[in-house]
Amino acid sequence: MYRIRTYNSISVKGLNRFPREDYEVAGELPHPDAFLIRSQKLHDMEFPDTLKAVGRAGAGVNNVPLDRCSEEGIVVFNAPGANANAVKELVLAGMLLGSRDIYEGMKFVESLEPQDGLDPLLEKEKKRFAGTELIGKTLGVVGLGNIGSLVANMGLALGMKVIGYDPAISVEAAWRLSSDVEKMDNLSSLFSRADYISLHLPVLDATRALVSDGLLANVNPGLVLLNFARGEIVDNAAVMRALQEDRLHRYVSDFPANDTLRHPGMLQMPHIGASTGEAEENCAIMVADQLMDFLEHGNISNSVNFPNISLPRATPVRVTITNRNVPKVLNQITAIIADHDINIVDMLNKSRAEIAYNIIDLEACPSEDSLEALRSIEEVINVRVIGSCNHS
Ligand SMILES: NC(=O)c1ccc[n+]([C@@H]2O[C@H](COP(=O)([O-])OP(=O)(O)OC[C@H]3O[C@@H](n4cnc5c(N)ncnc54)[C@H](O)[C@@H]3O)[C@@H](O)[C@H]2O)c1
Ligand SMILES: O=C(O)[C@H](O)COP(=O)(O)O
Repeated sequence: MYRIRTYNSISVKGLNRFPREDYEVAGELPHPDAFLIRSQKLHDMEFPDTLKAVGRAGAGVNNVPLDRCSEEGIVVFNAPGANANAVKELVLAGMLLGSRDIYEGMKFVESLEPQDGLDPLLEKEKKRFAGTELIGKTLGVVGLGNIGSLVANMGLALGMKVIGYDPAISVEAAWRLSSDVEKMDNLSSLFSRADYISLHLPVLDATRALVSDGLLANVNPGLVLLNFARGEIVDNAAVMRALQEDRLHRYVSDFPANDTLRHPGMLQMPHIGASTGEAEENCAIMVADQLMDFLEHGNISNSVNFPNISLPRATPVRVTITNRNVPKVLNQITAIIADHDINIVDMLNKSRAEIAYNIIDLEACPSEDSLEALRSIEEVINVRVIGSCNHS
């Protein structure tokens, strides 16, 4: 029986992927094989010894201590692209909220009592809520991955000129992106040319407080900045200064902070970019399937700290080994298996940064002695037997 401990509100469609005869799935579950989470912060948590994987039903993994997970041999998965459309659609709403005074106009209507002469009052006051159109304006997209590429293509469909910046764009993302998106060589050029800027990059050491006084110093009048990426990417104090000094027209953000609450010019939402039924289902299903493939077969897809690796089962007995990615470990592994007279039927080894991962299909169950020998290789982090052998 595998044990999945859940945090946050995970779509039932995803939870139902786990067959109940083989999986226990619940919050507060002891001895979990895996966590299934959304934005639950794991940085201060000590992980149970049994934990083998973390499935993040979403895109951002800044709530997970990736280095510690790698050191402890814990595979972290996410759900790339599964909530991208939900965010793209909310960015559209954000652009409209930033260009038309919808929010203030609706607040005004909400403030009215039923009265004679309502129509003339509305007609008189509506000039206070006039706005501008998106068509013909320049949209700058920072980060052209799963979400940014959709936002950029949407901008073109709305009749906008679109410019983009992404120093590490993937081949798949480049394929998704229209060739009409103009590539910027640096952020300053993008900030100086755009009328709307939408952020779609992860928070990393290199991107913390990236949007600063410097970038906001030389921008088009009437700029609308949209942040559906992460609060930490933007220096809130710099944004507040830019709003006060009329360098920025609106800041539309999914990440309110104590210092930004009720600040004029800010339109803030409670982190609802991915909060649609469709996105929640897509994310939960994708991550549940990845966790099952990993727990039952040792295969890894869409990991953010381990290599992607998949090997069709050649035998019922599979051993997976995680080791630090240094020379001569594979030799030691195969030598120990050979010394214990076990035949390797198929195997695959892949590495990513500091981590190497091996899938080895054996003709027979490995003995306790052989497993002990494998575990005692200095650079080995963990050894797992998958199959009906009488040990863990
Ligand atoms: N508001 C929400 O609810 C919500 C929902 C989903 C994702 N997000 C956030 O959006 C981010 C992006 O999501 P995604 O699915 O598009 O991820 P993604 O990994 O598909 O794309 C991120 C892109 O950012 C690029 N990038 C990295 N550093 C950059 C830099 N310094 N400048 C410009 N580009 C840079 C990467 O090369 C990549 O192409 C996530 O990391 C998450 O923080 C928020
Ligand atoms: O990175 C993400 O996928 C989003 O921020 C969504 O987070 P959530 O799953 O907590 O809504």
